[in-house]
Amino acid sequence: MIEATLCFLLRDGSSDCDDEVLLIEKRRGLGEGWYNGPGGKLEDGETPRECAVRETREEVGLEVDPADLEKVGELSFVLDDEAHTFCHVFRARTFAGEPRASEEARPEWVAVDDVPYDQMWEDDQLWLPGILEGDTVIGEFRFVGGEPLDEADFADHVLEWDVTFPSNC
Ligand SMILES: COc1nc(N)nc2c1ncn2[C@H]1C[C@H](O)[C@@H](COP(=O)(O)OP(=O)(O)OP(=O)(O)O)O1
Repeated sequence: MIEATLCFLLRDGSSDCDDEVLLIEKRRGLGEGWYNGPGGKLEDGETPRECAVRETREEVGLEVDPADLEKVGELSFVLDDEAHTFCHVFRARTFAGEPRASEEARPEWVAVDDVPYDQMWEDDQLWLPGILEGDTVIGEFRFVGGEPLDEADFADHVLEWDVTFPSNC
């Protein structure tokens, strides 16, 4: 099973608008061409928090202090009844730098009310709005149809909201 992370960075919107979230347009690999948060697979010996910091730096050039990352979700993606990916989701409002594009990702600040769910993984519309509003979640999402995951069909899901994660995870 793959262990991975997603990191959603938030900032105040311009004028009286809602918050904005930093999304990436993924340029390669799983989910290529879709919007997502910065993130990726854990490397050997790496904690999820360290992975989220590294992937955010590599993909969009922003520095996040691990202590500023709030663990807000754990998502299990199941493909044809087998665990495929376990994803740790983080949220932060404090970071340094200006986003820049990389080989993997094109960053874009998007108002939280304008997140392009029609250009994202089908499951995202079920859990990301809650995360962007400040909630926490554990979810399981089942896909069918074989590899790769991004060509499989979304089947069903279970969600548990308002979860408390240990501060060190
Ligand atoms: C199934 O639904 C998913 N939804 C969302 N929002 N994100 C998902 C889903 N399944 C996987 N992901 C995320 C988890 C990771 O953040 C990325 C995939 O990461 P990738 O395979 O590109 O990992 P990297 O380490 O960045 O890849 P390289 O080996 O190319 O560096 O998608």
